[in-house]
Amino acid sequence: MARLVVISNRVADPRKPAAGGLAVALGESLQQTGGLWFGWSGTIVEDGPTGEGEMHRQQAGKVTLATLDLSREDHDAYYLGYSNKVLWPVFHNRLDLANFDAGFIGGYRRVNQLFARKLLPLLQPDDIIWVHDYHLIPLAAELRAMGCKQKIGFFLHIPLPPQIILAAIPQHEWLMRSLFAYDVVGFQAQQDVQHFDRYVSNEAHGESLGHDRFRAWGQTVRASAFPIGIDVDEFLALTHAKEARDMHETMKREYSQRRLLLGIDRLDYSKGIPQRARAFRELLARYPENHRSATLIQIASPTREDVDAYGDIRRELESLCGAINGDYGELDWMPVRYIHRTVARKRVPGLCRAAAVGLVTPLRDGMNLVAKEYVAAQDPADPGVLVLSRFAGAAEQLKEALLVNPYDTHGTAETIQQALHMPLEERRARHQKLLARIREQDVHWWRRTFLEALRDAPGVE
Ligand SMILES: O=P(O)(O)OC[C@H]1O[C@H](O[C@H]2O[C@H](CO)[C@@H](O)[C@H](O)[C@H]2O)[C@H](O)[C@@H](O)[C@@H]1O
Ligand SMILES: O=c1ccn([C@@H]2O[C@H](COP(=O)(O)OP(=O)(O)O)[C@@H](O)[C@H]2O)c(=O)[nH]1
Repeated sequence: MARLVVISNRVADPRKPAAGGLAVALGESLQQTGGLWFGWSGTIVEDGPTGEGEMHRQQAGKVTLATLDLSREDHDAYYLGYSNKVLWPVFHNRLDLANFDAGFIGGYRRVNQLFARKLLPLLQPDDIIWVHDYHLIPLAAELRAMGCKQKIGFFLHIPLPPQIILAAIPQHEWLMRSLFAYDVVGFQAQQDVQHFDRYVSNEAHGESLGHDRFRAWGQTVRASAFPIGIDVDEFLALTHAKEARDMHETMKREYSQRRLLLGIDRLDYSKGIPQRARAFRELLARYPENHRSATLIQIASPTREDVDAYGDIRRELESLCGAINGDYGELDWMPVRYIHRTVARKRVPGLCRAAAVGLVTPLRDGMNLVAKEYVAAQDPADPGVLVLSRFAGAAEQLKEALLVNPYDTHGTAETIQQALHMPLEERRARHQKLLARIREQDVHWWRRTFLEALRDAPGVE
C-alpha cells in the first residue's frame, strides 16, 4: 500500500495528547496508517538565516516525524503574519482584524518553498501526499514546480469565506489558483464548497463540471466536503478511564448544588467567548432562579499570543467575567469560573460529562471538534444538552443540537434556559441521534473518504 505523507504547520507526537483539533485528528489518522508527518518543529531560531531550517527526524511508533526549525523572520511573516493576521481573520469573516502588511507574503511564499524543497528528497514515487490547512495553500504548486508527480490532496480546516470577502486579500487569485495544483481539495462543510463554486464561476471565470469537479485557469480539481470527525472509541475509552471518572466525581461533588455550563476553546476571537459570557449574564438577569445554581466553567486555552487581536480578546473576556462575578456573585457562589490554561486532553471527557449544557458558540468555525467530544462524553441515560452556533461547520451535521445565533445575546440566553429545562426524554432522543451521526462520520471515515477520493483522482500526466 502507498505510504501516507502528511504535511501541516503543526506537528505533534501522535502518542501524546495535543490541544487543537488539527493535531488531534492528524495524530489519530496517522496512528492508524503509519507514514511520514512533516511540518514546523515549533522551534524558532533567533539569529538563523531566512529560508533555511534544520531538519529533525524522530520515530513515534509507526509514524516518522520530520520537522523543520524556522528563523524568527520567517516565523513572524509566515505564521504570525500572513497565516494568522491575513488568512485566519479573513477566512473567519473578520476583515476588521486583518492586517494586509505587504511584508508578510514574502515570508509565506518563502516558507512554502522551503517546505517543498526539504520535503522533496524524502518522497517516494508512490507516496500519497496530504497537505493541511491555510498555512500551506501554495505547497502543491511549489512541489509541482520542482517536478513532483505524486497525487497531492489538500484539506482546509477553516471555513472558506464568500467570494466577496475572499477578494479583499490582495493575493486572492494567486491563492485560489494554487488550489488547482492539487488533485483533491477538501472542505469541512457544504457551505465552503458553495463558496468555492461561486468564486470559481464569478471571480475566476471558470466552471463547475458536476460531480464536485471544477475547472479554471486551464486546470481541473475535485473539491468536496469531508467533515472531520473524532475518534469516538478512543474518546469513549478516555471518558471511562480513571482520570476522567475521578474528574467527573470531583466535579459532581464540588458542584452538587449547581448546574454546570461548559465552554472549552482556544482563546480565539472566532470562538465567540465574550458573546457567550454576555448571553450567560442575560440568562442570570432574566431568570433569577439560576442564581446560586448555573455556573459557567470557561476553559480558554492560550493561543497565538504574539498576535495583537488575541491580547485584546483576552482583556475583553477577563473584564467581562470579572463584571459578571462582581454583579451576580455571592460569598458561596461565583457564576463564572474562567481558566486561562490548556486542560490536559485526558481531563476533557470528565469535564464534558459533568456539564448539563455544552456551550459551543463560535462566531465562525471550520468544524469544532469540542462539539462532537461533548456529545460523545455524555451519559446516554442522562445526557447533557449541546448548544451549538449555526456558524460552526459542525452545525451542518449536528442538527439535533440547539442551534443558536451567537450574535443574538437574548436568543442565546433563551436557548440556554431551554437547555437547562429540557425533559429527560427529549435529551435522550436528541443525544441518541447526535451520537449516531458522530459515530457514522468519525475521524476514520474522514481519513478514509478523503484518501479514497485522492486515490481515485486522475493525477498528473
Ligand atoms: O496551530 P495553532 O495556531 O496553535 O492553532 C490550533 C489549530 O487551530 C485551527 O483548528 C481548526 O481545525 C479543527 C480540526 O479540523 C477544526 O475543528 C477547527 O474548527 C479549526 O479551527 C487551525 O485550523 C489549525 O491549523 C491549528 O493547528
Ligand atoms: O484546553 C484545552 C482546549 C482544547 N483542547 C482540545 O483541542 C481540540 C480543539 O479542537 P476544535 O476543533 O474544537 O478547535 P480548534 O482549537 O482546532 O480551532 C479539541 O480536541 C479539544 O478537546 C484540549 O485538549 N484542551
